[in-house]
Amino acid sequence: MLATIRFIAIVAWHAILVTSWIPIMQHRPTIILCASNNMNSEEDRMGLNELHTLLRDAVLREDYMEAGRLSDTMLERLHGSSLDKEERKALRRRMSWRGLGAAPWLSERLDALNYTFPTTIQINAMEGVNAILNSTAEELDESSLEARIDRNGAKDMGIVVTGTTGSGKTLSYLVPLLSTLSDSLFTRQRIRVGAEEMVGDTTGDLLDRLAVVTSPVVRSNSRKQTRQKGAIAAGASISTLGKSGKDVKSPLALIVVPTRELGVQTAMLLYQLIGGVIKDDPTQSSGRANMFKYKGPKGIRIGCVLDDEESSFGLKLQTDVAITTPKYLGKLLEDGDILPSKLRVVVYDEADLALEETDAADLSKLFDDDPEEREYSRLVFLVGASVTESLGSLAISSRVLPKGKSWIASATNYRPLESQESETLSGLVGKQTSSLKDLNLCLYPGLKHERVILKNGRDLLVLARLLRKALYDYEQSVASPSPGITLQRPRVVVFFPDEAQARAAIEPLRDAMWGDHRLCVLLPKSGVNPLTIMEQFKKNETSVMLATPNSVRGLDFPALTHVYTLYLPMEDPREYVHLAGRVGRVGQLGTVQGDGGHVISILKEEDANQMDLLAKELGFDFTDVDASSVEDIVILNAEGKVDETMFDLEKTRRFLEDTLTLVEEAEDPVVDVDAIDATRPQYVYDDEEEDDEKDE
Ligand SMILES: Nc1ncnc2c1ncn2[C@@H]1O[C@H](COP(=O)(O)OP(=O)(O)OP(=O)(O)O)[C@@H](O)[C@H]1O
Repeated sequence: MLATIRFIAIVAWHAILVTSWIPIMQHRPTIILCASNNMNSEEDRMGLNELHTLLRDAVLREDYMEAGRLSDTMLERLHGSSLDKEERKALRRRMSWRGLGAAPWLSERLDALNYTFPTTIQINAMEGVNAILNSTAEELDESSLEARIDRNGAKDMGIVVTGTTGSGKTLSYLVPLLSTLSDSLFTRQRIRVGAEEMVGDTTGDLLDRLAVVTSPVVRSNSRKQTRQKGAIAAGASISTLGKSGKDVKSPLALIVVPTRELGVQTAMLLYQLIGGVIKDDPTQSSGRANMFKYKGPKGIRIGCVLDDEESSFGLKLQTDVAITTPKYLGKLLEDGDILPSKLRVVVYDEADLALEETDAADLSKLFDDDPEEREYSRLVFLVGASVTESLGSLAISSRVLPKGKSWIASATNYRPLESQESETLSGLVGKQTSSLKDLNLCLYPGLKHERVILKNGRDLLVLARLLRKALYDYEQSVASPSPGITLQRPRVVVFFPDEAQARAAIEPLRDAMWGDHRLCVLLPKSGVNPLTIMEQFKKNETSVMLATPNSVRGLDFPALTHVYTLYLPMEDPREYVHLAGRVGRVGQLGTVQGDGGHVISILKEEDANQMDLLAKELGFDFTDVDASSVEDIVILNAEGKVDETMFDLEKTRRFLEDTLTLVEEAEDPVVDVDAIDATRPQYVYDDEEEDDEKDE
């Protein structure tokens, strides 16, 4: 019943969006107008990620008036406020998946997964494709994307998606990818499905393979999934079938990502879009994702080749979408697992890095063919926060993107892309193609950058104190809430310069945090099961993750509040954009209702000026946090006075424990433990064990 009510409410909401918006806005109750007036100045300062988070949240609360108001704010951010009624109506339609031309089954699925409204970068990426195809609003309603591509006869199309971290770039290519292939995927399903069981086998295929490297929970769900009986969808009509529909062997789409972890994350999202359900634990109900019957093509096969073992097996026969890293691409091409001439969508995610890492010969095989000899049209996406216009232009002259049919989409607009002269295909390889001038556009504006310069302390000691201080602030905010600010319990990623240092830090930090935080360390190169570690952190089974440069790109962690880094990537400043961008993402509510996404660099005195250089190069402001405020035993309150509540036995004991545990690690401790001990308030310990230790 509840499900039905919710469904009706959402349908009604779409109807409001499309038809009768203006009158409703004019007759909005006064109380809402007051609320929105209060919020306006705050909202004016908000970035688009935060606005979209508020919108998503209003939809989840079923507060459709507020959702409408926020949607209106976003419309004005994108198109200005001088639009007339008709223009607004038309543009509002284009702020929905369906209105943008996404496949109808996919629009429903996105709604069921709580991606009800596209983010602005997703709108602009879809609009880029529509612009290349010259599609009218009527065509968008009436024809599938695949049919529009066939009709247009465009052999090749290219979209560069560039925008701030966490703005939703993954769906900005997955939605057009599935919409482009939708008709063919239905055809493949019909050809393949001789028995219902086979549908099950194919949905389980991805997770059976991932189960080798990911958590047992996901594995058990996959088995459940494979036993599901799914009716065979009968959607696409024969007349709209793409030419490649009958060939079920070769992948239709290829996604290249720089790391295995990002590949798995992408595969999981894709898997959910095509009807898969991933539950946090086997007893949990899958909620709305199962509430609406999945109507898309069934049995779509996602093939991941992301590590040596998977590469030795190659792709299973009849993969529809292949996901790999530059390292394994060559073998897939050589073995004929991927036939470039059959690929209809090619995506390079984190393209600036992934292109750099791709062998020139592999790039040639993928892109250096004659489009006229290809049977199908091809849509190429280059995606990433540090993918720039100049990289896009270079890609045109290198024939990765087609000249005259390539557009660039960002969170604020979409426009045609010009080419740069006299470059060859190999011009893309091994180059840092992002100019720093372009990069500050991609650094998310809603972040708070801070620097702590180490004076006396070791970095781990200061880190532990900062972690504890953030927890203390959170506890204070729960005890005496301030209006308008709801702090979220800290969830943190800490970046170390390499795996050895991250590995060495886990034990002392774990001991030092005394159970206040559950810690984990993500070591993609030398760790035992990094994907399980990542899954557990995503599910909030751990709350502090120690990570390395390998994980700065693309990984999406819910409800993250702080990023700490113990190094700055001076040799490649674009990595700071990614590192910082793990916070301030769409969906991270703490960023909106809390006090923002914090990025804190903990630096030795001799490295402190690196932050000035980086800030200048990337164009951001930062504040200095006084190291002594966290290194000292005394904690000051907001008025700068000694916080008496910190002087209790338990806390003092922790302070000393931290110091001992964390300084022991260092070869040459610079923290004078005796001096700290001397400043300790005089308490009488009744802990016999400690007295005994002292006596010894
Ligand atoms: N339309 C949407 N509605 C609600 N949430 C969304 C939507 N699109 C994306 N998100 C959420 O936004 C977050 C960021 O998305 P995503 O990881 O695709 O960002 P990104 O731009 O690729 O970031 P990065 O540059 O770091 O790779 C994810 O948690 C995702 O679930």
